[in-house]
Amino acid sequence: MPLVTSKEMFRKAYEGQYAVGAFNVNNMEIIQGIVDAAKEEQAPLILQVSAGARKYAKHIYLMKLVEAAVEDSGLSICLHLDHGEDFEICKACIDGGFTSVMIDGSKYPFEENIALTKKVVEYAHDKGVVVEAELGRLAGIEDAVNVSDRDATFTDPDQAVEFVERTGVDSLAIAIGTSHGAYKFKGEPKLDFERLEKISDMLPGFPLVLHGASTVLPEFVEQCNTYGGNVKGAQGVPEEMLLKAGKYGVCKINIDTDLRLAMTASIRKYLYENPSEFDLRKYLSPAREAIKNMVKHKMRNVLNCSGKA
Ligand SMILES: O=C(CO)COP(=O)(O)O
Ligand SMILES: O=C[C@H](O)COP(=O)(O)O
Ligand SMILES: [Zn+2]
Ligand SMILES: [Zn+2]
Repeated sequence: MPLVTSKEMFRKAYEGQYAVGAFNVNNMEIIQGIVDAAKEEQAPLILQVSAGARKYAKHIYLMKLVEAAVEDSGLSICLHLDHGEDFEICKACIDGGFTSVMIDGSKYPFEENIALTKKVVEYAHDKGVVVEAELGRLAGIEDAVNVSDRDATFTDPDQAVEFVERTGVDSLAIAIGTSHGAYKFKGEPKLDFERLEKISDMLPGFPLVLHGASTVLPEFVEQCNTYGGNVKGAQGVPEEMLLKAGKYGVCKINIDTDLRLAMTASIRKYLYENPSEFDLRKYLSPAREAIKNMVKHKMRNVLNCSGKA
């Protein structure tokens, strides 16, 4: 089984009204935990690499680890560049064996975002690689509660249609109130589902992507805080909101923070309870297991993609 693009995964997800999980990977234990979960759940899988992960672990190491995961699991896996910030990094990943890239031109004015995205799409499609772009900027904690700022940062539905038509992009990340990291909402969690429904109605059959979609599981936050950490006031996107998003054309849901929290909580607990231990395999094994169990839970109960591999 080779690496695959997300094309077929998204087609099936759109039809079945569920979402494929896109999990950020940085090292071997994270990859193994996620892939073991996908194998047990027989779920479709996207592994994504940020520029920071690529710098931390190196392209070649991540590439070989993911190739090993494909061979070891027998799963079809899509390898995706997360938040590519320029043409060069997208090109490097396309040339270096990734099957999907994101060009994140969301910080540029509309026309510049279109031009940059189009350039990446032309290069990628020529090599059989698919492209995700971003329109609208993810709200930070301030933006989500500041209604007057809302339209400035959230994705405009008319622009989304024009953007997709003019760039030929394969999927689009939209801003409807989610944000990156562990502190997504100050008060009641709220996403702009009206906007999502409108975008989805205006782009029938087209896969949308939700970034900043970790649920920030309270058990891991509590575990971090109990064993010497300081992760106070963390709050994520409620599970039922993500399930609902899957019914409105959201085919890809990005998860990084939940992996970090699961792994950190597990390591903190182990080292706290075993202060004289320094064999890293002793604390990385339960950390990998924590990731696996968390990802299985997501696939079953949040993404609804178990059994859809
Ligand atoms: O969107 C993400 C990666 O692109 C991850 O979002 P979280 O911080 O909510 O996990
Ligand atoms: O969207 C951001 C992801 O969580 C990746 O984060 P990172 O750039 O720290 O690797
Ligand atoms: Zn972005
Ligand atoms: Zn993101």
